[in-house]
Amino acid sequence: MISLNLKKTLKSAGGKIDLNLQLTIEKGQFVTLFGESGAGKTSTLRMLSGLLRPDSGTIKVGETIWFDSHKNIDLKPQQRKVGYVFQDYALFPNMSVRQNLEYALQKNQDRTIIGELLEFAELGELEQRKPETLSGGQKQRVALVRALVQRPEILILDEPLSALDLKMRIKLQEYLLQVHKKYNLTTILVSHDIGEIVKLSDRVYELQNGSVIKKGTTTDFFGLNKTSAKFRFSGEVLKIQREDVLYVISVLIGNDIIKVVADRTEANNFKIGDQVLVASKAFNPIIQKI
Ligand SMILES: Nc1ncnc2c1ncn2[C@@H]1O[C@H](COP(=O)(O)OP(=O)(O)OP(=O)(O)O)[C@@H](O)[C@H]1O
Repeated sequence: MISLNLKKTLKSAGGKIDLNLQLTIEKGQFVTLFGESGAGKTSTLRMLSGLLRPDSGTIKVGETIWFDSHKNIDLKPQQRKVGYVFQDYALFPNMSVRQNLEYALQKNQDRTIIGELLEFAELGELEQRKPETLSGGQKQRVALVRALVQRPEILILDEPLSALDLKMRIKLQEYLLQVHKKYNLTTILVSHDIGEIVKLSDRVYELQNGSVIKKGTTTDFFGLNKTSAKFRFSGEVLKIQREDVLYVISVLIGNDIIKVVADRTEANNFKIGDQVLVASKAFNPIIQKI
């Protein structure tokens, strides 16, 4: 169990945000922090991993206290069992794939983990290559397994796939799920991609202005239990067009645009940019705000 009780005054372009966050995450869960830009998601993860000091509060992981402002406990980042994967890979450009992983080894750590991870991520043939010669997906696989070298208990994924194209994202999502299970991790993801969140995570916490404003199982959070559907996709409303008495709502799903017919009352529920689910039982798609 991870228990976070964090207070921190953050400085945003528009003024101050008082982050005040209580969060409990069960061991072994895959959870997502969701919410608009500037809500405090990355700051929360940086506080958990020891990269940003809370003004006050506590961080407890299992029976160990990682941070307690009253007791003056503040474990260094390297003492916290956290693997961190960033959107921009953060690999060392002058080191080969293998060297990037070896650099993460702790003193006296058994080196066999490097071979195991290279094999797991299918990077064996690329181990002597420098990052600049790799594709985005390959670089992110290196960054992902590098985060596992020190056998973390918690894996933090801060928008890890947002720089990748759709095909690569789908492939990497599979890796993330495999890694989560194989290494018995508690995984915390930041993502804006609803399809990705639904596919990967057990629970979702929505942050706004530094507080949790909504939480639940992924199914409840996105209202997925409200429609029993044969298929269901998530996407973004691109256009709402009136055609005679009906409206046509264009929804971007992956690289496709799907058009859904709605009446005026239904169409009034949506605006451009809304995240929506498009579901169908047979031939009549149902469109629902999320
Ligand atoms: N070290 C810091 N000290 C004070 N304020 C900070 C610090 N780091 C970030 N902030 C501010 O905190 C606010 C929240 O930033 P944060 O990166 O946590 O948001 P986010 O929810 O992850 O957003 P995004 O989705 O855009 O990454 C921002 O306005 C940012 O400028």
